[in-house]
Amino acid sequence: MPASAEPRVVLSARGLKRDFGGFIAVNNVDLDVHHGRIQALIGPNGAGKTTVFNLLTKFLQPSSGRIELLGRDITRSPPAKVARMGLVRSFQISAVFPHLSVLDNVRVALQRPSGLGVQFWRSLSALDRLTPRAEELLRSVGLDDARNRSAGDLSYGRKRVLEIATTLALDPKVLLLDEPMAGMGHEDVGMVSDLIRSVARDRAVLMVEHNLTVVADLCDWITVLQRGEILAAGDYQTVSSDERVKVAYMGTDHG
Ligand SMILES: Nc1ncnc2c1ncn2[C@@H]1O[C@H](COP(=O)(O)OP(=O)(O)OP(=O)(O)O)[C@@H](O)[C@H]1O
Repeated sequence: MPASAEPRVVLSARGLKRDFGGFIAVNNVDLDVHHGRIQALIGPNGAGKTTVFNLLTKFLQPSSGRIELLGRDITRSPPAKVARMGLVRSFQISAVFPHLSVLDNVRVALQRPSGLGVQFWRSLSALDRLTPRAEELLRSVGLDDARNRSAGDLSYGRKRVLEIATTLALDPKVLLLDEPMAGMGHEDVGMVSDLIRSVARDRAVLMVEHNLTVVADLCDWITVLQRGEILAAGDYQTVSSDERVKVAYMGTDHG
């Protein structure tokens, strides 16, 4: 993105609230997610990060508030419609089919945007048409050398890369990543960070991440949640030097 260009807001929430039978898990959350940026949602356990993700992707209905995707009100839209509009959430490794080859995992994912639905038994020629695009996607994420291997045989980090590739098959405008580095060693973190940087060049990325070293290294903008409310927002330097943020994290360390 050129330095002079105003970052474009592609996903925006205002006054987001979710009440679970009297317990307010998310309250008055305003969030702007920008094209070309990597943004993080952080906060102590139970802060409401997953609930915010569920609200944005419409897995949960907000009790109040408004959500816009690409300028359109999606507050009452069903999750499938929101996904078709370009807001895609990456689930953890369970989304990969271990007995299928790496290539077939991507070909199956590619069936979805073409409107075929996930039907494994679609004619082979229909799947074959998707092979060039699948190969291109595998090249772009650095998995082309593993195309014929069973997905289940990949290293943990490369499974994660494959899983992200299957979400890229949907050509998202906004990619929501749920703890992309969970359970990873140092080397894998580097590989997945590189991939996230490259996918964020022409889309927006919002991630929940507990590893603050990763957040510091990767994220342009960080929103800190505590007890369902926004405690602070800004770049890493800004939020990490905020006294309230320090207390929130120390509180969980000692609590
Ligand atoms: N379906 C539900 N019914 C009742 N309470 C819920 C429900 N889902 C979440 N909560 C509560 O809402 C609060 C926020 O939960 P949430 O999972 O969003 O936090 P989180 O920040 O993602 O936490 P973690 O980092 O531990 O995953 C918690 O107190 C949780 O117990």
